Amino acid sequence: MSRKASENVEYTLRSLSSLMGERRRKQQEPDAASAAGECSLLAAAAESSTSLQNAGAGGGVGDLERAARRQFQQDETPAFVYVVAVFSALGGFLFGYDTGVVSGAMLLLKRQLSLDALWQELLVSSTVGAAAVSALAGGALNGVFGRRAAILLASALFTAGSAVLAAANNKETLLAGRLVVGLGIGIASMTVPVYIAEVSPPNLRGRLVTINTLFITGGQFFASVVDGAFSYLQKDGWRYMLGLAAIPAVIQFFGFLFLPESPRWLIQKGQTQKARRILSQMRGNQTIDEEYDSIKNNIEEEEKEVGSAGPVICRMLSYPPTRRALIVGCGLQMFQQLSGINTIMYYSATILQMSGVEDDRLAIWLASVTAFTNFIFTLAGVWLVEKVGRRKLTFGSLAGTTVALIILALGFVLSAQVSPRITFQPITPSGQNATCTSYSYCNECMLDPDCGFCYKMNKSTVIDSSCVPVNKASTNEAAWGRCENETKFKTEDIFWAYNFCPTPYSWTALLGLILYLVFFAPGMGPMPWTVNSEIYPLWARSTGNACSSGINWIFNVLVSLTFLHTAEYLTYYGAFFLYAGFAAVGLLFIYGCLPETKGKKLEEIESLFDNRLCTCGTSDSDEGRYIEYIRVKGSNYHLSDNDASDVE
Ligand SMILES: O[C@H]1[C@H](O)[C@@H](O)[C@H](O)[C@@H](O)[C@H]1O
Repeated sequence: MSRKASENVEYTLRSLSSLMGERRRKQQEPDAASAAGECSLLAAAAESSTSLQNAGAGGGVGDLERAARRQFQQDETPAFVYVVAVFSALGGFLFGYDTGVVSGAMLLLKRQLSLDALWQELLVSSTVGAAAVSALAGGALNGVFGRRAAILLASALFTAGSAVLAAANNKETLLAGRLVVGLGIGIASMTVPVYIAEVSPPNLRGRLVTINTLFITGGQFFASVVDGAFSYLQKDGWRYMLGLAAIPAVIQFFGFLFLPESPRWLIQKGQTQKARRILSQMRGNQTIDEEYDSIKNNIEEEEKEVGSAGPVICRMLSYPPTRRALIVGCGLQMFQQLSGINTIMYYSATILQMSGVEDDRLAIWLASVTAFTNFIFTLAGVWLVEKVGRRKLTFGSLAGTTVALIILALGFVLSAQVSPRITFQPITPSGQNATCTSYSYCNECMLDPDCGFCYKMNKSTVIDSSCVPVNKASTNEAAWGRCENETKFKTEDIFWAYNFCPTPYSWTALLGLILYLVFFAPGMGPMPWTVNSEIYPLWARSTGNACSSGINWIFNVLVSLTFLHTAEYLTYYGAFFLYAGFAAVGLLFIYGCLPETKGKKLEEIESLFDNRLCTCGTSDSDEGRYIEYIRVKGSNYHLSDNDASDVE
């Protein structure tokens, strides 16, 4: 088909679609439209038209399909959708900021308020715990009051929590503030992806939802920079670190006062006129009839099929497609956390120290390089998600992550093998704990959180090394002995290693760390959120996302709280091998169970779970197909090879 002819086809399709849109708009009662004898013409535009042509279709059909697809993609998405997505993703930014900022704030807080280990632990994990609870409860909130109300509540909680934290005068108030912020994080983490998915056009949905994770990692990066900057302000620096989150929270709150509710939720609640208005605002020059009808029909069919009695979670579990979707969604979130992302983020400073960065403050700054890497490679995910699709991106990402974890673990194995011996045993002053001086290798010394390694270097050999208790108030120095005074031992060329051992294999660990982030960030970071926002039918969407986000937070707490103990029992390399093992199981899970949702309408996705679970690996052939419906008067059409000329 000539270029001109293909343009004609494009033009025809465009006119057909807008003509029918016009007709529909003229009808008084839009909801009764399906009874008016209009049917759908199914135009399927395949990802690879060449393969279709080879499969027997003529060149003209290939052109027609390409034209249909181009038209489908080129219909301009109004800037409004992007504005809505960015305002919602501020929730992701706050999620990232508030979970990331606490490590730097804690360094200052523990000194100023003399916090013991239990209180430090409480202040960190209370937020994640509260997020788990509110993510689970957020399902009901979303279902009853809507996505907009839930986002407004989350930003109000973020604002209030940040204000309490900035003004806190004791640890109890700090705990209250962290709990409030945690409640906001949980609600935002489950609502924002759902909301963005529901307002986005299918061809941009993956990209726009993935922007939310970009904002999460952006928030974590920004938090690390703020931590670095305010670490110089020893007194009250933490107030700024914790309080700054109020700014984006207030912006989001006021922004959302003017932003609309999700049209899908409105249709479900019977507010159809309002839903139509918002949908047309979101779709600009495109006709909304098809989308509107398909949402509406879907809701009606679902009610018929599943009924509306009993709690949603019970209905989800007893209806096979939603049960399968729930297993896939929760499994993805579980494997995201089991592959150890948050220990990698938390542990990056130590890995960097192992690689020869001895200055503590420099390590804090370099930790922001880690956060930046996570952020930048999430950006790659935003770009890739609509190109390669969710399934390939997630699988490839987890495969790379597994290899990186193995490299990281091997780095620790090699370091452990050449772990310096303890050659100098100072006499323990009376009244001091003598456990540290009982270790024979640096490796054992480093795994004890109460001890550190004090040594000298002769060219590249460690000499005069001892294991002594760490100063509880500052891990930069020892409690007694040669490494007792930071400024003094540095001038005498004595080194202090807390939490790490000097090793010639630090580059392996560093390589593992970088590879980990490069692979994890574009796929395993964002895809669990993106996929969960799309795989449930409307009636089950809030509850499905509440459960899967709850699982994410529960495994987040489990993995980060058990890391130090895991490392103590299994050593560091054991811990990373364990995560690599989990990641390998995750690979099998993704290969078998994760279907491709790219380009599909939310209403079409349920059918992907019609078949027995774990058969997705065998049905790849459907991947990448775009389905676009064009409304014409007459019979039901499937745009197959023979139909092409009929359309023209
Ligand atoms: O998707 C996000 C992202 O990857 C973050 O970096 C991580 O801290 C979160 O736990 C995760 O849910």
